[in-house]
Amino acid sequence: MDQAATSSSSSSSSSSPRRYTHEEYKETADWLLAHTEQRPKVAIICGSGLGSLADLLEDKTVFPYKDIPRFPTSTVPGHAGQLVFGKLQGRECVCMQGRFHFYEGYDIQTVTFPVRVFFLLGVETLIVTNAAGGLNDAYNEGDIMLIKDHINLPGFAGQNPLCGQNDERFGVRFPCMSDAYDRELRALARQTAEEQGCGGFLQEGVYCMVAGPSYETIAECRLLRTLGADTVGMSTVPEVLVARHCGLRVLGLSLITNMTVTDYDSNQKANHEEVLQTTRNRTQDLERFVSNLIAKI
Ligand SMILES: O=P(O)(O)O[C@H]1O[C@H](CO)[C@@H](O)[C@H]1O
Ligand SMILES: Nc1nc2[nH]cnc2c(=O)[nH]1
Repeated sequence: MDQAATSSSSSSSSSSPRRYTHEEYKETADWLLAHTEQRPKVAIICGSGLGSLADLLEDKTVFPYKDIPRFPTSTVPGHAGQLVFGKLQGRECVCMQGRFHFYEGYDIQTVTFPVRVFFLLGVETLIVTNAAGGLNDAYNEGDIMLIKDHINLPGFAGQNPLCGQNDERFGVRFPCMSDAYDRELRALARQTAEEQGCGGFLQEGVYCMVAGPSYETIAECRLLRTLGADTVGMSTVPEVLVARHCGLRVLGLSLITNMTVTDYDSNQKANHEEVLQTTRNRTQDLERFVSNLIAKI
């Protein structure tokens, strides 16, 4: 294989935006493996206000991000900033209590850094959760949406974490994304939601990523709806791209924390406090749903 396709050198140039080498991801993974005996097969990324999922883990080992070599830090309210290893329903899991967003000023490779570390830890399944605005008017605040597909708007503008030199040790140059959100896992999630009394507020649809941090204008919400999006948020898609590139199975969940404003006569205004309040209202349902789902994966 030629050097351009597989380079592990740490040098980078303006035409090569990949920030981390395979060795750098591996150093972080090896550091974690040396500091915990847990060998998780499932990783969970907690969205805004959804970090309490990590509190459910038993036999926990907790690493503040600032202590992990090369890990970025969380700057957003509702994202605690620690990596938690432990058991959920007897299954070993690793949980990001706080994610990284492009709008925090991180480049898109930094946003997704933990996902390749998870891959090198031996993780096989990634569960991504997020708080999102509802665009589909059949949805209600508090609904949980299984993500069946996404629209990568920053990607349309060149912000894709897979840009730059491709390292075949992670995956192929041109990864398929038509099967990004695992069909079997979605079926399992639907069944679990019914069993756990969450079926009445379960939706399935398309998540659109915008860069943020400003919320959408009315015209933008109308546009996104026309594009086929059911929810909108500022995360998740880069993580999913990197996870699928290296062959992880992905399940995505959006909690509809607010309905977006599409009417010029409305007095509603999107705000992060409302987002966090809705997550608090749904915490118990979500925890029950996700932990019972993990037991079946
Ligand atoms: O996607 P998560 O991290 O859940 O957070 C969502 O909520 C925040 C805005 O309220 C944004 O960060 C948006 O992406
Ligand atoms: N972009 C965006 N992100 C969100 N996260 C939670 N709610 C929203 C929203 O309405 N818009």
